[in-house]
Amino acid sequence: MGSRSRGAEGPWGAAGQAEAGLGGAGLGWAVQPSAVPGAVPGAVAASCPPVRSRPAAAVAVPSSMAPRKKLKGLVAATITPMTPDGKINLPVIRQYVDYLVNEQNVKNIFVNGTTGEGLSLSIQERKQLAEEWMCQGKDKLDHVIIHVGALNLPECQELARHAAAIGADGIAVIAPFFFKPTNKDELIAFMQKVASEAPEVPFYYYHIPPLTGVKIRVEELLDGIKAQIPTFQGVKFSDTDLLDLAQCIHKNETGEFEFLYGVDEQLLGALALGADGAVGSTYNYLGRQTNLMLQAFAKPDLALAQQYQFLTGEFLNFVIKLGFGVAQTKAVMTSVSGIPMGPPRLPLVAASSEFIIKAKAKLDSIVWPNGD
Ligand SMILES: CC(=O)N[C@H](C=O)[C@@H](O)[C@H](O)[C@H](O)CO
Ligand SMILES: CC(=O)C(=O)O
Repeated sequence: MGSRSRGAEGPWGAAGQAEAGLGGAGLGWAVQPSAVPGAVPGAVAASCPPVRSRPAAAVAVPSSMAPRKKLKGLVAATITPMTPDGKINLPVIRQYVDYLVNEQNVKNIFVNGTTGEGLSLSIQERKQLAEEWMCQGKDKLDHVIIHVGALNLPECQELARHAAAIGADGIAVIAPFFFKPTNKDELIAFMQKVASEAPEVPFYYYHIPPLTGVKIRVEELLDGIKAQIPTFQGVKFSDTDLLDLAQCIHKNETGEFEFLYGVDEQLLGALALGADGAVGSTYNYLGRQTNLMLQAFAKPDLALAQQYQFLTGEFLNFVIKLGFGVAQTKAVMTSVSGIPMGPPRLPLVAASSEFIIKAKAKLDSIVWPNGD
């Protein structure tokens, strides 16, 4: 996973783990979390031993200065698997990683975001999930970005420290959306306080105005941001405003930042403007075809790339009309991958069986170019 401290066995003592507040820390995998103080009651046990990584102090060269593999291509916004009674279902994650890598050719993930119901999870659950994804992704995934956004600063900071301690390749933050930042300075000040808790970890702003209601334009935000947030690495841009995206890319002449687009149904438009890659829910189950779209675009075979975008769009257009959100994404992923994603957590409610049948039939009816 890049050149970061990831996976390196270091002098990680129990004290260090306690400091970082590791969610499942020190559980080992034979111990049931229910037997451990502070564990999530009833959560299904992690199937992975705890991740260890070097403490920041042992890293000789700050990663922001060390050569780093640029994040490009597709990033799956992971779903949080849950048991039928609504607990996080950690053992499924091993199979989920293999499925993304082997069946979808997707080697980057974005954990605990919108699709992962990150804001509907407890801090403890978010840590346990982050640890499990890191551990299961070790030597299989290229980049693991952990979303650490929350409504209050201390929780964001705690999650940022935790993500750093387990060796995450990046962290991301949404704008707080109860009390909202009203201008770029307030938003940067908030993000700076989070990013500085993980001074070795690349930082991404997660721009998703349809959900946060925070509409501060990203091209404005970029001005001078690196001076205040030295780890600033880029933006997960989940908005349809392609003028704003284009101006961001225009300003990024040196290519120091990454712009990852988050509206899957119009990714080709963002690629044409120079987006580096994409983070999205559909790359969980349409990653293979979307990768073929990226390949066609790079060739360039625009007509072929358009065919892929038209077809993924045909599916999304169909399900959006039926009512499409994270609950439906969970159901589609279960049906396509065969991996049980379980129900969503309230206030989201499970997709209807009618939806599942119709969505599956639509997906099965699509004839991909070249018999793909
Ligand atoms: C609001 C939302 O969840 N957006 C996702 C990521 O940002 C996308 O991946 C969408 O799920 C996808 O574009 C389908 O509309
Ligand atoms: C879609 C996306 O990027 C997220 O789930 O956060």
